[in-house]
Amino acid sequence: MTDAALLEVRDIVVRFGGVTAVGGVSFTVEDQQICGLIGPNGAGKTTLFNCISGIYRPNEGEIRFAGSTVTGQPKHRMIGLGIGRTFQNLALFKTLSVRDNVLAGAHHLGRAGFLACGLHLPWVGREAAALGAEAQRLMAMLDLESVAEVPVASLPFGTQKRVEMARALIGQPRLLLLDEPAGGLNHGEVDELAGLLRRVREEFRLSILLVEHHMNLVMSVSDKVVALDFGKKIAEGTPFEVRNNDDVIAAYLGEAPHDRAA
Ligand SMILES: Nc1ncnc2c1ncn2[C@@H]1O[C@H](COP(=O)(O)OP(=O)(O)OP(=O)(O)O)[C@@H](O)[C@H]1O
Repeated sequence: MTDAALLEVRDIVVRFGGVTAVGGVSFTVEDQQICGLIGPNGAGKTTLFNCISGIYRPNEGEIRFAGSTVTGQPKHRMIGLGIGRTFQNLALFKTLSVRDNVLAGAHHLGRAGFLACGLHLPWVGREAAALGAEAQRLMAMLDLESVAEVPVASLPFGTQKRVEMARALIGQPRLLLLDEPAGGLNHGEVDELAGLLRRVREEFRLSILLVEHHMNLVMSVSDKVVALDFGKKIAEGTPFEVRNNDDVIAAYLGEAPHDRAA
């Protein structure tokens, strides 16, 4: 193990035609750290997230994960390397049950291909049993056991978000990217989410990079916060430092982000 951070984002630039969505951003996420990524609408958070999860290839810069360059790798490779994510607007199989959605997150872990399954080889059954047990453990942890066999489409939004998190976790990520996990949740659910994120970090010994507008949540769970505005990093530090940074305050003055003052 070297001293290098788990995730290193170096001088990333992303342009869409004439728009520079991300204009040379660098930061790191350490092993088992929770890092919040904040900024007003259009600051470049989602674009940066999409580069780290392999959806976009940056025009310039480098992304290093666990000591290796992963810039521009497709998203299935990123998942295989240990970068899991959830989406702002959910990306679940709506007609499938909670259990099947969670298991779908493990497809890259199994060794069993079509032939091995067809031949009913013994290790195929052992592998399926182990994944089934892990899905059960995750559903228990995320309070999903009572809806395990229910199609996700019929569940409340907050519950579907927990299904997405379980699906990401079964893939055994070392870094979990969460895109606005508090979006659409009520106050009670946001409080529970804060506790859940800490438990997930402890239990799975992973790092979390969190894009979030809900300032109370970001400031209460993050070890470190990175603030963007107009595609540039304007602050990086502890939640206290970033919350009191003049550039961050100025960037937010034009907006009214929820609960900022709290
Ligand atoms: N596919 C795209 N094509 C053209 N411009 C884009 C595209 N995606 C993002 N942009 C632009 O890039 C800039 C950064 O957008 P981005 O969605 O990354 O910001 P954000 O911080 O995630 O905003 P929000 O908080 O509203 O989700 C914005 O000016 C946006 O209009």
